[in-house]
Amino acid sequence: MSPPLLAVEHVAVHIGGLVAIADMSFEVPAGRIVSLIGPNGAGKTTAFNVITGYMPPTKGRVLFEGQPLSGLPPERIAARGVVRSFQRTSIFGACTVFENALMALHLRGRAGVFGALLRLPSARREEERLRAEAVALLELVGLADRAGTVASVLAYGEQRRLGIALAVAARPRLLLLDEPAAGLNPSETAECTALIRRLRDERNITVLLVEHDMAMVMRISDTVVVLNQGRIIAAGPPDAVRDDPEVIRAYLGAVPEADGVLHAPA
Ligand SMILES: Nc1ncnc2c1ncn2[C@@H]1O[C@H](COP(=O)(O)OP(=O)(O)OP(=O)(O)O)[C@@H](O)[C@H]1O
Repeated sequence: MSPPLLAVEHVAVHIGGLVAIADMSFEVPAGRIVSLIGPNGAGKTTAFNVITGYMPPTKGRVLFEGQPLSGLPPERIAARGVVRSFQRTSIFGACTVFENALMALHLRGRAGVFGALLRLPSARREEERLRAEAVALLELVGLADRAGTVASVLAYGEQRRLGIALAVAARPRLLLLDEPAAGLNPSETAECTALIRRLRDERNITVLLVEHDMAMVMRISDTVVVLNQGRIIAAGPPDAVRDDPEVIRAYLGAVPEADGVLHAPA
């Protein structure tokens, strides 16, 4: 049997005297959407930092396709296909949407700056290929009609989708999304949800999500992993997790709203 795409094995993170993660183990199988949820301070961002190499675990290890990632710097981890999209997007506001996509693809491209400067035929062919890929990328995230727009004037939801496009340009096998729905209105959240499904279904990208919007999490996830005070207290399909008494206790103060979904306290 092949190993899961990502396996987090008994990871602990101590920062000074503080235990950010006490003991965390979970798996992300290929082709799934897995959400990591939990109250504020539960350790979700720390988990992302460890998986992507921004923070060393005090104990435990992270395996990608059965190979340990621990000790590798973030860029080597990204090169293996574990790519993170930050909550605050790293788009270039002064450039157009198309230029943003093209730049992100160039960062991954092979022709190199010298080839482009010398206008070698191979570099020109590569440039044409990347331009076509940029168009496809913008179609994927629903921004093809905004290609000529300067990124800084995009609506907030559009900027978030451009941020995801830039992460997708790095050809992730596993994409980690940090609160993609934060600050989005309901229709933007619906677009974002549809986009994440398309990433999986059309690009074969496995997704690990940290998200506070529980309605979105319950709708989109194959598996929900619940962290509380640095420990996993539940993991499973959304319905099972939602009804788990310990999860309900962790979210105490949360009110089930009209949609019947548990909402995390603000
Ligand atoms: N660099 C750091 N220095 C000190 N403490 C930290 C650091 N990073 C995280 N922590 C602490 O570790 C714990 C877990 O934090 P983390 O940011 O991972 O939680 P979170 O679940 O992402 O919370 P939120 O939902 O509010 O983003 C918290 O108590 C936090 O204060």
